[in-house]
Amino acid sequence: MAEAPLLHAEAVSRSFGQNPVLQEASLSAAPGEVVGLIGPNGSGKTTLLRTLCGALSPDAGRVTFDGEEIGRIGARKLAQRVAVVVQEPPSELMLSVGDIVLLGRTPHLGMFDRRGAEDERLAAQALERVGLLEKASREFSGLSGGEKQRVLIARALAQQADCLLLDEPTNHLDISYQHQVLHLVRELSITAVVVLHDLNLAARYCDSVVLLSQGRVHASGTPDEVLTEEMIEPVYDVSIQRVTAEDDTTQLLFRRVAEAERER
Ligand SMILES: Nc1ncnc2c1ncn2[C@@H]1O[C@H](COP(=O)(O)OP(=O)(O)OP(=O)(O)O)[C@@H](O)[C@H]1O
Repeated sequence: MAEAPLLHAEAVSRSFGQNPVLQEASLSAAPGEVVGLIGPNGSGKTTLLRTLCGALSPDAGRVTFDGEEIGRIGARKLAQRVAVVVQEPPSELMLSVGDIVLLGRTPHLGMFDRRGAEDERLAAQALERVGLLEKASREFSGLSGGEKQRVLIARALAQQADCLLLDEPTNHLDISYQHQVLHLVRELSITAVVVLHDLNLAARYCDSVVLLSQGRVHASGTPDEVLTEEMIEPVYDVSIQRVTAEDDTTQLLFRRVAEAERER
């Protein structure tokens, strides 16, 4: 029998005004599974991610975490188990990098608890994992976009949740850090849903992929099943060619459909 999902969205629909942004979208993440959420701009990826973390209620359908309806789980308990890294880092915060990461420990503290040595150790360890320990005392707002992104990932790591929801975590990162961050997510052996635009990163680091198109799930399955010409071409209007690299990983090459057709 298949393992029960830790996080499960079942036929979730959500509209904004007259705009049906999600239509009966389903997604499951088993414990330890890394799920890539892909799709063109405006296809509903962030909206689905927001329903997965309980920030947005669906109009229809349901989201459960560990079998429990997400809206019924208290905010603190949910924050102990689910960490979210969103696209736009807060820029106006006057806090140091170390303080931002320590905020990840908040869900684990009682109302009158002060942060202790163990919290400091976990925050330092998280910063070390993203390569920014030496910047712990720097002001967060003075960092580059990529560094901010890594600090927010460190905060999520310090949170020690068992599920990570990441909205374009590789946005702003150079190629080396794109791979480093996704490698890290894999290494953590944690359940994760990751919004990605780079289909090659999805192919390389995700166990399964959900492809959204105009708010509906166009395809879901392993990267090999979903990242095919048949699935990708109608959704992105590109032609893809799959090649196997020297290290045996699948690489996708893209061309606009019009260009591909001219050469046929
Ligand atoms: N709070 C909101 N109010 C009104 N419309 C919204 C809201 N949030 C999202 N939308 C609309 O829903 C659609 C899907 O947006 P969403 O951000 O989920 O897409 P996405 O796939 O994450 O896009 P991108 O790849 O560009 O980040 C868009 O048309 C967007 O304008």
